[in-house]
Amino acid sequence: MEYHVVILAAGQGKRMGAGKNKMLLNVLDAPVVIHTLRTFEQDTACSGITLVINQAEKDVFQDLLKKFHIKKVNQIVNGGKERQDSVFLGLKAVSEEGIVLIHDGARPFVKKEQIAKVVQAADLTGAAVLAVPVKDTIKKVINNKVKETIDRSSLWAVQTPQAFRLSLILKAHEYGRSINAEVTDDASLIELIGRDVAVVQGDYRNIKITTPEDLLVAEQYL
Ligand SMILES: Nc1ccn([C@@H]2O[C@H](COP(=O)(O)OP(=O)(O)OP(=O)(O)O)[C@@H](O)[C@H]2O)c(=O)n1
Ligand SMILES: C[C@](O)(CO)[C@H](O)COP(=O)(O)O
Repeated sequence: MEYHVVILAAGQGKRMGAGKNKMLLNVLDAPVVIHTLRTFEQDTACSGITLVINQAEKDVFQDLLKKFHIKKVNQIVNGGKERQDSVFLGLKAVSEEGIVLIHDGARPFVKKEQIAKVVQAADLTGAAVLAVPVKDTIKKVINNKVKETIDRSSLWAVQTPQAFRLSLILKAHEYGRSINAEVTDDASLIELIGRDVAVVQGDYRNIKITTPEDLLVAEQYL
């Protein structure tokens, strides 16, 4: 099943504390964003890539695409203040109806087998996410004191790519903007419009590179 992917790379990487966009940090032979792009470049089911970046880093990203022979990026879009804004701007630039994936550039470890599963689920239901059951005990903490222990039997840690029918996710984003909803993932907007989101078991190694410790495992996971 063919799909288009919107890859998000317009953040600042503040929690990484590297003083630069973590997308541009090198892991093994290439920057983080190139490892992510390579997966989709090499996936024959991927029909094209919309890359969302900081306008100020356009030349840097264009040089990287050339250096690493990434040919499937058919448009580069300037992102927004928040991740949600960047996603909306990326989605608005996607022309062909069908299955669209929204993927964090900071998740370079996703494998094409996982991608195929979430695409198939979205083709059936309209919206699907990769996720893994949480392994830790989760507690609600306020002022450094435990308020509540959450029953973890139904808690899952949600990842990306998240997969949607384009018309559905665009409608959900537009609704979210109309009520000033602030969400940290795109499936939340589908939930807001009352539609189901299918959950596909992912891989614990599909982590999001967020803080310096995440780089320590990156070489093993690639
Ligand atoms: N305005 C934003 C914010 C984030 N992202 C992207 O969304 C993904 C997930 O966001 P996150 O891990 O939070 O990245 P940053 O926002 O860069 O990290 P931080 O919050 O530590 O600054 C990343 O690939 C990031 O580049 C984006 O495209 N536009
Ligand atoms: C979309 C996401 O990766 C799902 O877990 C996560 O919500 C992104 O959060 P961030 O704070 O924007 O990195």
